[in-house]
Amino acid sequence: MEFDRMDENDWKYHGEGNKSLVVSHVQHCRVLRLLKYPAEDSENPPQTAEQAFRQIQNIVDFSSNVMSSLLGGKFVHSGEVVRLPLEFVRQLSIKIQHQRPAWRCDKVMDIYSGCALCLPNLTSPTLHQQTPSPPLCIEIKPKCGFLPSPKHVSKDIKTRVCRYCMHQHYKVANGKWKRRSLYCPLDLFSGNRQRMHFAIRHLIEEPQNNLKVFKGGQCIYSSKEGSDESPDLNALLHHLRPYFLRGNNRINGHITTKAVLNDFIQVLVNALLSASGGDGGQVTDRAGGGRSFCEASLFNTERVRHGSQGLPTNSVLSRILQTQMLDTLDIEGLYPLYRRLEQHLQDFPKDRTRLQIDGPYDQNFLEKVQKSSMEDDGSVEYAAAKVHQYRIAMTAKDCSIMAALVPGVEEENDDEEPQAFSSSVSILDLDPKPLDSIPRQLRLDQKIVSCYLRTGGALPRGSLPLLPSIIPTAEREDRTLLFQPV
Ligand SMILES: O=P(O)(O)O[C@@H]1[C@@H](OP(=O)(O)O)[C@H](OP(=O)(O)O)[C@H](O)[C@H](OP(=O)(O)O)[C@H]1OP(=O)(O)O
Ligand SMILES: Nc1ncnc2c1ncn2[C@@H]1O[C@H](COP(=O)(O)OP(=O)(O)OP(=O)(O)O)[C@@H](O)[C@H]1O
Repeated sequence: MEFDRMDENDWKYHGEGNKSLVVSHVQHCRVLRLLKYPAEDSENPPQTAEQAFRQIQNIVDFSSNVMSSLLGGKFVHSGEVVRLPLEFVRQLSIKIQHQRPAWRCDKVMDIYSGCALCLPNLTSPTLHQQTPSPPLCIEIKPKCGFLPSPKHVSKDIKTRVCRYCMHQHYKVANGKWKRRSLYCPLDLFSGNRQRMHFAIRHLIEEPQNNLKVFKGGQCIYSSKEGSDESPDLNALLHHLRPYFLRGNNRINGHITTKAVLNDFIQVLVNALLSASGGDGGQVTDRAGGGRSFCEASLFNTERVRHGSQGLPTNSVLSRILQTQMLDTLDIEGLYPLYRRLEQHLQDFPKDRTRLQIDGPYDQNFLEKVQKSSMEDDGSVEYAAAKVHQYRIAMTAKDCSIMAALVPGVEEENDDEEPQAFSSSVSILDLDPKPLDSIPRQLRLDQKIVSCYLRTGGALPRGSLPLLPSIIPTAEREDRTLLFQPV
């Protein structure tokens, strides 16, 4: 691709998060990820072009030298920083503006630096042969999959109800989302197929910013923040149905909605559990006994006791969970170390570079983090290493998984057999979290917990997900059937 000769008509709006906006190439399997700034900074960019270039290079280095070693190179695509003509970026920004969701428009796309991150388009996997239907790509932002250790938390509730489930109450109380999601990350990270199935079913029911479904590179299912409307599950089923027509799903020539959803979820669970590197061994103790079940999850506790536990060692979920668990102290235990570090940096500002607070994210940084001694010797080096570990864990708690499901070619399939899929899994959004996100995390943690304790876990009327009206009455009779694992 020639980055000095770019045409905005070759690119289209693809999606965005809080910090970046993504456009995809109309022909090549590439995306450009551009930085975003608060709208009030639109006249005066908050950093120079060189600083923006450095910021993106830091993202690439952090992803390729730090996160890739922890999560597994197979899952991570770090991309490269590119310089783009400013006129192209300005025209692109004008072209895509009307497609941006209103709730993300408190920030504007960076049109000043001309820098972007170029990545493979993970919603359009490269195919080695023609497939009967386009690949399905499912993006999941799983969030934190374990409970903190009782040693470091001041409120017992944090050891019983997970951060995501408590945060849901806070988000609904503040109007960020209209309905609470019943998804619980601890179910997804359990490795127990029934619990995972249950978790994904709830993601589909109330996707918020935790689930998107793409078909042939187009987003076909997602939530709109603050909207009263539920996403169109009917439309999703319409898209999914042709993928699951084969096999013994049909009852009197008709494939039920329940069967389509069950098959879809089963294929997704298989992709998430598939191990890389040929090691499919089970992790037996994920987070120390009782730290893997959240009391707010609606999954039946009896079934948990009798179900098998553990994720295959090299599966994407296991690698993400292990990295999240570099947060050994919880924000409450970490905060005094952050204060020690902050005080030291105020007294010795030059040590910011020596302690690699803002990078470079090189091999040396990774070694510092991995070699950090377990005992607190009162040093600033110990505090810095713990803060680095915590920030890495924060990245792993905020990343997304993209699972690409590619339907097998017709000849490979017997009509009686279910449709075969091959899958590939990637991890995206592996940016380093800035140091000043730590005090913000502590404040947010306190707000979330006090909101949960104040409301006693109760929610305003109508804030639970609705039973999807698309499910025919006969299929709705026993709602639990819908959640039945296959
Ligand atoms: O703190 P959290 O758990 O709410 O996570 C933030 C996310 O909110 P979520 O709860 O997933 O809706 C938030 O996502 P949304 O903007 O809500 O889609 C961002 O991912 C934010 O990261 P950053 O500041 O953009 O680097 C995330 O902030 P960090 O805490 O990871 O910095
Ligand atoms: N390599 C990629 N291929 C395809 N789609 C991508 C890719 N990278 C990002 N996207 C899409 O763009 C969206 C926004 O990207 P990303 O999550 O990296 O933004 P962000 O602003 O860093 O997010 P956050 O809100 O978590 O800070 C993603 O949710 C995903 O749908």
